[in-house]
Amino acid sequence: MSDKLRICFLINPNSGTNRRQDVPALIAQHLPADTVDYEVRLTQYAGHAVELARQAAEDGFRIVVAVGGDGTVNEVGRGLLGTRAALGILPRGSGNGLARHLHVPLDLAAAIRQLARPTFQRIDVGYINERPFFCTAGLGFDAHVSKCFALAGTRGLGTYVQVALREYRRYRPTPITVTMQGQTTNTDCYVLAFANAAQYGNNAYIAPLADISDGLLDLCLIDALPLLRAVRVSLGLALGNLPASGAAVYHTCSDVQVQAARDLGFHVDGDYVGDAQAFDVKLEPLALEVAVGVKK
Ligand SMILES: Nc1ncnc2c1ncn2[C@@H]1O[C@H](COP(=O)(O)OP(=O)(O)OP(=O)(O)O)[C@@H](O)[C@H]1O
Repeated sequence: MSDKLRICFLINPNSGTNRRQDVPALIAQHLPADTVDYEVRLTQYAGHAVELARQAAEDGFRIVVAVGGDGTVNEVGRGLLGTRAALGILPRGSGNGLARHLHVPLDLAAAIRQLARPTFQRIDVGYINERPFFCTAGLGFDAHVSKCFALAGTRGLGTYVQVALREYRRYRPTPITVTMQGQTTNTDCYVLAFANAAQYGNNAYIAPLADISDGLLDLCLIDALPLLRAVRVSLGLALGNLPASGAAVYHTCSDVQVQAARDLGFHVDGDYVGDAQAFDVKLEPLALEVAVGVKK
């Protein structure tokens, strides 16, 4: 058996805004053939990457690379849970939250070269109603915007901002009860974010202090969003100082239950999942291995 590093690339051909990029050609050009054996497999439908990732792990690949955005990363990560393969990322989405958090280069050639000399690290995995997430999950306005964004027809930051501004005028908070560490609080939910990583993507820092391997989720609650506060939240997201701005309330915990007064939308890693009234959110420490960075 060859002792070359075995890497399987799973490409979501529908991800990102730059679909003309020839990723297989870039991989062939930038992976050293003397030390790496690789295969490229394409996803054919939403959800396919979960099965492909599990199969690639069974086939004995050491690294299984999600080539796409956070939705594809989520599917590949889910497929790899409980296996011996590590998740790699070639960031090709519009937000690339987990890739940015893990300092994966956004330049694909550089990211491919890094995969040839990987460092392995374990990260925590969050669950919302049994559904794994690696970057962020959330209830309220951000989930609602994800739902509308998915229906928008075009992708990218510009569309996202347009959708968010349009929906901001209509969206109203939902009363919720939050239980954590034995304490129950009644509040309103405009946004309740559960952050494993620091950002949503596009360097929008919802929880800049989040540490992806500390065994804790950073909760960020925004109970209402009048105009002045919306400006402070937007600046806080962009500048990475939302906690210090006072426009949101933060907690850390590994286990939280939320009961909403009416159906409330939720997302995992930026993809809208559905509506529910009861949410059970947990963290499994260090449950996924990722391949990042350059071996020193
Ligand atoms: N072959 C396919 N056809 C249709 N949909 C697919 C296919 N493969 C994957 N998908 C779905 O496409 C969705 C969006 O992909 P992804 O999140 O990777 O890209 P993106 O939305 O452009 O990036 P970002 O999440 O960074 O904005 C994923 O949730 C996945 O389920």
